[in-house]
Amino acid sequence: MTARILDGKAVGARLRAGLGERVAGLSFRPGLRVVRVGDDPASVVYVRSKDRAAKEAGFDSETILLPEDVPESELLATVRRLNADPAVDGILVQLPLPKHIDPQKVLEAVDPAKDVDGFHPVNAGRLAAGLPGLVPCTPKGVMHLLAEAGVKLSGARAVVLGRSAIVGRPMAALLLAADATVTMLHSRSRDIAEECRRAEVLVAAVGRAGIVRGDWIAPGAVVVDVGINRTAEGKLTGDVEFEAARERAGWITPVPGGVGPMTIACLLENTLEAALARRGRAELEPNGGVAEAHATPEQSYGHGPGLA
Ligand SMILES: NC(=O)C1=CN([C@@H]2O[C@H](COP(=O)(O)OP(=O)(O)OC[C@H]3O[C@@H](n4cnc5c(N)ncnc54)[C@H](OP(=O)(O)O)[C@@H]3O)[C@@H](O)[C@H]2O)C=CC1
Ligand SMILES: Nc1nc(=O)c2c([nH]1)NC[C@@H]1CN(c3ccc(C(=O)N[C@@H](CCC(=O)O)C(=O)O)cc3)C=[N+]21
Repeated sequence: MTARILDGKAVGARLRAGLGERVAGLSFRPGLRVVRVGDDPASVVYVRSKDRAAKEAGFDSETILLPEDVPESELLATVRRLNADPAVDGILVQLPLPKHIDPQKVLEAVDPAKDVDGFHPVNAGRLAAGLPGLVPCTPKGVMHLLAEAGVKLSGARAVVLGRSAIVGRPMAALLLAADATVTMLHSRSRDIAEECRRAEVLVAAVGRAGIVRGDWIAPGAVVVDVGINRTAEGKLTGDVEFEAARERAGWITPVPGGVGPMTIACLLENTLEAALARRGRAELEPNGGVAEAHATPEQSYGHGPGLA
């Protein structure tokens, strides 16, 4: 069996187009502010993509650039100014931050109602408790991809490799909210290969090229590769041995063109949700509102789960 490709570039573009239509129908432009400190090359690329996507969809987007040596107090003052600005609906402070700045302090300074990254402990706690809130963009994007493929998560064995606060933990919480049976694996886990072989849905978020071997994939499994690693030749590659895994999986995301573009689309989705919620026009939903598979036969991925 050769896996079908879960095309995050296409799904993300469709999601952004739909958001653009919704924004065009509003009497205001949802405001997004991305704060970038210093010139980390990857951050320069990502922040530019976010700004371009936001503007294309009709958002009021601005990037705030601060020098690498900006004092922590000044970054915190910038965040507070954005918290107080009524034109601002979403605030994102790009990570990583320089070593002299405590990232946790900065993330906790963001107004939870404008925390479109979903990284504030209030939003993380809400997600863990199954309450409405803003949900981190990357795992939310993964849920959209699983829905797109028509994957039935209820009762499914899902394995999440990685337990970071920005990917692995919220990913596991979203899968649990969708009634999957969730196993979390991390650097202290034993028998990782065997655990992965039991997965009907496998999400890899480690940051080590090819750590997930092709023979760890159960026949027909849905494989989502969050990892972004740069090879010696400068190419992007995921955490999964793609070619070998594709021979066994039912569905698989490529890198690039898989989860990455969904992260950006979900940032815009969160900004629209925050804008509507702040104005009392809509309620935030638990789990970002994407816990249910919503694929229909008309959609490009057809129907039915990718499970064998
Ligand atoms: N596509 C996208 O939009 C995004 C992609 N990424 C990418 O996803 C990857 C993960 O990011 P992030 O979660 O921030 O990374 P972190 O480094 O914060 O977390 C990595 C996780 O992997 C675990 N781990 C490390 N080594 C092993 C191992 N040998 N076996 C099992 N688990 C291991 C760690 O375990 P422990 O906790 O025990 O240390 C940790 O939980 C990176 O490649 C990153 O670039 C990240 C964000 C967005
Ligand atoms: N506060 C904060 N929020 C984040 O969401 C955040 C962050 N900091 N720091 C860095 C990580 C990483 N991240 C990505 C976004 C888009 C792609 C993406 O679009 N990737 C393209 C390729 C891009 C390229 O060619 O380099 C793809 O996978 O197809 C990847 C990774 C968001 N992050």
